[in-house]
Amino acid sequence: MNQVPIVDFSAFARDDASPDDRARTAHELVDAFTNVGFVYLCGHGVDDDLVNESFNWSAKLFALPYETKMRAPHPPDGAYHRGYSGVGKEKVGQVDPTKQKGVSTSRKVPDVKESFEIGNERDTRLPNIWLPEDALPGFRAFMTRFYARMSTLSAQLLTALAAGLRLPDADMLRAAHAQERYQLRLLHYPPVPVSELRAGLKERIAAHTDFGTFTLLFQDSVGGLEVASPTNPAHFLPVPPLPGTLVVNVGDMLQRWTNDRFRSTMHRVRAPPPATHEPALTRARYSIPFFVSADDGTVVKCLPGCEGEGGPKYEPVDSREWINARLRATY
Ligand SMILES: O=C(O)CCC(=O)C(=O)O
Ligand SMILES: [Fe+2]
Repeated sequence: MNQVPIVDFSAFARDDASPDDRARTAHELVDAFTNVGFVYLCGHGVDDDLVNESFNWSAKLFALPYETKMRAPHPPDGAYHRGYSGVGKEKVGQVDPTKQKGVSTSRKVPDVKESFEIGNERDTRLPNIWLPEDALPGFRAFMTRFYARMSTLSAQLLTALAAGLRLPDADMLRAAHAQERYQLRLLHYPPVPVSELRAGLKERIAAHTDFGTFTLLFQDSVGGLEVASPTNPAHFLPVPPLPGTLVVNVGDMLQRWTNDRFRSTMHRVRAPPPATHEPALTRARYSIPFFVSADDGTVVKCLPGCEGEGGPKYEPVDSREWINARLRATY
């Protein structure tokens, strides 16, 4: 059974919703983040056409010859997360940056994926790395527009979360994300033998948590995304694509902010669910995560009202330092 709840977000995506509708939606979100750490959002207000168009651009980008894609190469420093990374370049895994373990063993099984990373066009600290315009005319303009649309939705979600958590300052979370230094990521998992994915000889993306505040994810119709079960973390539940929805999941920073009230849940991408006439090769998978994280210099510490009985469990942490340490471990 699918246990990732569906929340209708239209009360925050529209201007004319009643306070009661907003309160109910905020409460449902907080419930989902508390119990599962994952939620499907419908009524999110991002146009289907815009989403389809973004997948079309992604397909066009990855269909370009490797040499062309390498005209926007991701820099060797994992924390400069911009541009194109070819298959096998990045290995996502669960590495705690404060402990030097895990990398060497998990790197033995390659992640079969390629990616293109896009930041905020206004971010002068980590400028975007684009292909020359003539290599894919219109790509940059579209992605900049899509980034802005996702930023707007992210702000609405931050407002909803502040309401659901009953924070004394309703704007506090939004204010910590004023610079919108987010990360738009196009992902392509090329076809691989199903048997190799099932045998664990290859992976699409290994089990990990996301690093930031939360992640918005669009996935195509292929399937394979799985989330650790809330009741038995060794067991993973499928998160199949549901038309018209996007998936939102809690990241490490929001888990720390909420003092573990919200769960930054492990997730991974495996082979699509078994089919009766199973092909030898999986279909290619495309997905588009949008990683929302706090402004540089934000000190993430227990939010008012989240202290619980035992008080804050975590030392305050600078959000950028945490994310950079985790990004460097993946490269
Ligand atoms: O491809 C997906 O659906 C998941 C991607 C993901 O978890 C990530 O990039 O952090
Ligand atoms: Fe992820």
